[in-house]
Amino acid sequence: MIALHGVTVAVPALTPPGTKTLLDGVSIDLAEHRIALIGANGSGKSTLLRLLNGLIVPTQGRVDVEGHDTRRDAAAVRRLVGFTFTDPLSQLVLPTPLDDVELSLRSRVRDREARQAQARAWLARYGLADVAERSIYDLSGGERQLAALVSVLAVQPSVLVCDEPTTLLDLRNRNLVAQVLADLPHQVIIATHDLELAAQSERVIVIDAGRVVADGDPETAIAAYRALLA
Ligand SMILES: Nc1ncnc2c1ncn2[C@@H]1O[C@H](COP(=O)(O)OP(=O)(O)OP(=O)(O)O)[C@@H](O)[C@H]1O
Repeated sequence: MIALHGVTVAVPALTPPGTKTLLDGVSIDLAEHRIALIGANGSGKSTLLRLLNGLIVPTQGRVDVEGHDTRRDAAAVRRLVGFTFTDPLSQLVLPTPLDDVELSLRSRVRDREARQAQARAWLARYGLADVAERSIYDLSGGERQLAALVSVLAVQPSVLVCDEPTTLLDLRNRNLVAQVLADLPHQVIIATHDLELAAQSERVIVIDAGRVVADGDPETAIAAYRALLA
């Protein structure tokens, strides 16, 4: 389980009081299998997600991932929590999906041939066998999003954190990625503006100005969010 204990994230600011608070004293346990964070632009969703795999650490408070403090035990946390960015091109750093998935497998599979075979198998499992060796720039948005997801899944994390996984996709690719996420055995925590996607979660958390302002079943939390924006 992931637990945030009194987490504040503040950054330096040029204007008084000299700091900007991005998250403000957030304490929550994230235990459910499917959790969505929703909230207006700039409310703090991505900041909260980045805390979960130690990409950033709290200014105050603590984040524990299965008992590992993200500040003290970053390597263990990164193995447990996979992270995908909104734009898969910030994540796919090598020329082809095959290269990227192989890179993910490098520490786990020493033999190059075995590694390549496993990378192909991972890509095939998500319908990407035919594009394994295509330039990532020649993939569709959906294929790119899936390739980025597969390169994270190949590390075999127990939790998958996705920052706006469907935002850049057309409806068909959005549905494809939503279905892949729904079928994963992992705990999946997403931030999204896609309220239909959020509604498929067990729990929806509404963030506003760095605080949790609603938290519960999708119907109630989404209604609270609509009221907030009205
Ligand atoms: N490193 C940083 N330095 C200064 N300000 C930052 C930093 N990171 C985020 N912010 C600011 O913190 C606020 C919250 O950002 P965050 O990306 O967490 O919001 P969000 O809810 O994910 O927004 P969106 O829906 O637009 O993606 C924004 O005002 C953003 O500009």
